Amino acid sequence: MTTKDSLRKEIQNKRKEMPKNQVDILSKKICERLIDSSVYREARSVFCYNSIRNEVDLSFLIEKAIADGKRVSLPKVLDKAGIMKFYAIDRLSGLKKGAYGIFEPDEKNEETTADLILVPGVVFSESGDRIGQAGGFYDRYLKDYPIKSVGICYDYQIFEEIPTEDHDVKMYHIISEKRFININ
Ligand SMILES: Nc1nc2c(c(=O)[nH]1)N(C=O)[C@@H](CNc1ccc(C(=O)N[C@@H](CCC(=O)O)C(=O)O)cc1)CN2
Ligand SMILES: Nc1ncnc2c1ncn2[C@@H]1O[C@H](COP(=O)(O)OP(=O)(O)OP(=O)(O)O)[C@@H](O)[C@H]1O
Repeated sequence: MTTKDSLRKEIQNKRKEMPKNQVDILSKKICERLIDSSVYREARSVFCYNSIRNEVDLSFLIEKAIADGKRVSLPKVLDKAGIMKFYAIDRLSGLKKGAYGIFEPDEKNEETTADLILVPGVVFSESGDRIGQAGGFYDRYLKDYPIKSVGICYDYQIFEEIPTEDHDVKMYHIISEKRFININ
């Protein structure tokens, strides 16, 4: 195993062990901090994600963004080889279970563009690096479509430095329940 793989495994395991009420409390805090930020206020169309397995749950922010009249979209995996696209939603209900057991929008929904993307991840660094679920989905997507990104995580997922590869795409910001990091 590479150091990247073992760090990913270690933090995935730590996240698996979080009690549900801690996930809920910290997720709400992170959503509220984001909603208070100029990054959120200035965005008109936001790419979000629908959380799985103790990832930071964005439901609170998604509901608020829809109520605020922002366009909200979620990813749908089109090919497990690392291809996803984003489709607009107007509510969180009515999604369908897709690849990896994630509830996703229908491909018939409008395929969208955005000015902000909220990116899930397993490990982040203070300089904007990110380790995800090992599918290369976000790296591939952001390479072709570079927009303002916020890495979303619990504070224990942020390290000073992490191993990277050439194809890894850096975040513009990283947010946790404790920190809002702006990467230059
Ligand atoms: N909530 C959420 N949605 C997302 C992502 C994500 O990280 N989180 N993605 C970010 O890329 C894309 C989906 N990529 C994913 C890739 C692997 C696994 C995963 O659970 N892998 C298992 C192995 C399961 C299997 O091979 O069938 C694992 O790591 O244990 C999940 C999502 C798009 N949607
Ligand atoms: N832009 C790219 N073009 C081709 N292959 C890529 C690209 N980005 C990543 N990959 C490949 O995808 C695989 C997974 O990459 P990596 O471990 O960086 O994923 P990750 O960032 O953890 O995953 P994700 O973005 O899905 O959460 C690797 O085999 C990598 O070579």
